[in-house]
Amino acid sequence: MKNSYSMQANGQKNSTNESFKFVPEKRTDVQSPAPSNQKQPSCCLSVSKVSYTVSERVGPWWDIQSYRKKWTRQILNDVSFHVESGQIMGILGNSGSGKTTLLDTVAGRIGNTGTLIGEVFVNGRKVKQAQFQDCFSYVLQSDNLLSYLTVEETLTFTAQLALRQHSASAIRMKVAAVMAELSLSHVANTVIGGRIFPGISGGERRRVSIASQLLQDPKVILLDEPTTGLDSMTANQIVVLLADLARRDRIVIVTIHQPRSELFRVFSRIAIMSCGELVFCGDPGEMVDFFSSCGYECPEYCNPFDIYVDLTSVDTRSSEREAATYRRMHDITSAYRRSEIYQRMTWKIRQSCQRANKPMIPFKSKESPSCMSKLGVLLRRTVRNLSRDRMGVIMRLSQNLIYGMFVAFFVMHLDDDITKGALQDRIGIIYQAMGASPYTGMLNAVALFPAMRAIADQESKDGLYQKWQMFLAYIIHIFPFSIISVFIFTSFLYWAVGMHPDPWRFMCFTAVIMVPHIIGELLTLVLLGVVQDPNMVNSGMALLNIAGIMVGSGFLRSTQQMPLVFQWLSYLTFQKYGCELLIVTEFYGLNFTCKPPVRFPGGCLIKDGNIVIDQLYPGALSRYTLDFLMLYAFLPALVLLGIISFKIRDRLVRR
Ligand SMILES: Nc1ncnc2c1ncn2[C@@H]1O[C@H](COP(=O)(O)OP(=O)(O)OP(=O)(O)O)[C@@H](O)[C@H]1O
Repeated sequence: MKNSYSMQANGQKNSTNESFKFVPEKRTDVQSPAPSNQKQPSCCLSVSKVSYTVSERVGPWWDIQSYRKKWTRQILNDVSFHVESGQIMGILGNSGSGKTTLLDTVAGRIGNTGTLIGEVFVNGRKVKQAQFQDCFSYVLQSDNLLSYLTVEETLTFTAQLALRQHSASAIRMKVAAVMAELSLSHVANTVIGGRIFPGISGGERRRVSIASQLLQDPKVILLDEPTTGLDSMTANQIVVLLADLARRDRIVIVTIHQPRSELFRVFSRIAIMSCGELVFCGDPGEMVDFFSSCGYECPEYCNPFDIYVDLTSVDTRSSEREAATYRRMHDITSAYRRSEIYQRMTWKIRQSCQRANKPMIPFKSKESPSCMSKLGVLLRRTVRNLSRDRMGVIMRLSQNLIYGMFVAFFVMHLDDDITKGALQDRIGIIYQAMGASPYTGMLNAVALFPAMRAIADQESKDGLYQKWQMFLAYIIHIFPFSIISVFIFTSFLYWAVGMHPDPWRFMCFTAVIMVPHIIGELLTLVLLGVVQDPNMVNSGMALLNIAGIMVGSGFLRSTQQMPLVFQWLSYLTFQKYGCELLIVTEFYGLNFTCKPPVRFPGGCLIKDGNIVIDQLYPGALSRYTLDFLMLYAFLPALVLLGIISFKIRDRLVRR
């Protein structure tokens, strides 16, 4: 009978000391090729001969010679393994060894930048591209959770997005059961928390991310470094919890850095990766036997995980070390390929694929609600989360007002006397109101949306909804904020500086200013769909707005004096319609006074606002309704553009 290994605290039984000696004990669960009548596992996952290569530029872009050349890089090389339900497999390896890429490959999340060969089978059936999403649950390295929701709310919203046919009480029970399974019940009503306010702990956040995946009862759960950033005790608890989940008839695969030696007993299978190759994959006892047979005993008091990962890593600090460590890694890999462990694994893959009565692929529970119901859930979730951000709400409602106070303080009171700036001050206010409103919208979007976008990226990969649906929910939620915020701003500015004292004109002024503010936010969202970096979006938006106000307003240079191409371009700017509308709203029927001394000859010729309208925007009076329609047409056009942008994002974002 073969030996297996257990850890025994050296010299002091039951000690929690980290130093362990690996001692042989009688094995009872030796895994040998199963006879055909042996009970089959309810689910098995086989990865067969997976290789992934990418084509990369040799040098950086500023070195044009080498940038033109490309080389092919092998990220994964002929990786195969087999795991069965009830097992938890830990993928170990030094940084850059290909752990995450392997996990992405198994989950069908690998991008199309490289060439992927090999196959993934579940229950001996090849998983097709469209099936990956419905078969595997994937927990990313970073937790993408909404900070102001409680744990229970987070899970309830996820359940509502995933499980349509469940009644509200069934969803409540499901959430309660998952919270109990992951020991989260005691923090059910605690908020997740964020960088600037406390919430649940890091380990609890990890468990909420795992719980979100469990709601759909997946048979296979993949986790990318679930213990990163956690203290070692919490990290251990997470792995033990994952092992418990695996024991309940699931397959759990987890990439992990530096597991503690206590976890030796917890993993059912251990895979060690180096330079994209699987150097070893087997159960922990086999691992110690295998490395011993290669001449590498695990020294006493040492963590076998550390020892074996070090042994198989390539040290690139010098070319001599690199050659020597690469040779060692290659020798160990060759020995593994020749070993009985490898033969048994390939036999199991063949056997599961050749079974006559293959079980079906176990898909996650997925009863997606209709598009409208998903929108409803996403909208409720977005509103609940953002409306709890007290400072955020105050800032969103008051930022326009604060900027309006600056303008009002600067202008003080509008005069009707042309010699005292009656014309210039009014145009200045209109220019400011049109030019600055998009910026406040932009600031909101850049501050709030990237976090929602990260969640949408992940949840759309999980198949809960599509990215554009989150975009749509987000923009629906901004309307009340924008309307109230702009109304507060115009109510103050309009009456404080003494613009045309007609309530109807005030309403028109407000209705016009509303649009650039919303457009600023919408356009930023459109750009955030295709540009990952919010800083670049900020700069792009600022430039677009400056260009728009220059070409469209006619304030910097009279539209009639501009080259024809700019005159045509001005029709594409919302600033043209907005400024035209504001000029008419303010100046129509306005009579100026003119008291000497007059600062420039002919200064008193401008007697009323109609002359201003004729000079700046000939025919604008007759276009008033049309301008309103054109201005408001930008909103649905941008919503459409946003949907397209987030559909493009589906192709851009792969992980
Ligand atoms: N699409 C790609 N194009 C170019 N290189 C890639 C691509 N995907 C992965 N790589 C490279 O492959 C190597 C393996 O990456 P991977 O993220 O899988 O490593 P890892 O073992 O998970 O590392 P870590 O533990 O640091 O997260 C890295 O050097 C990475 O830069």
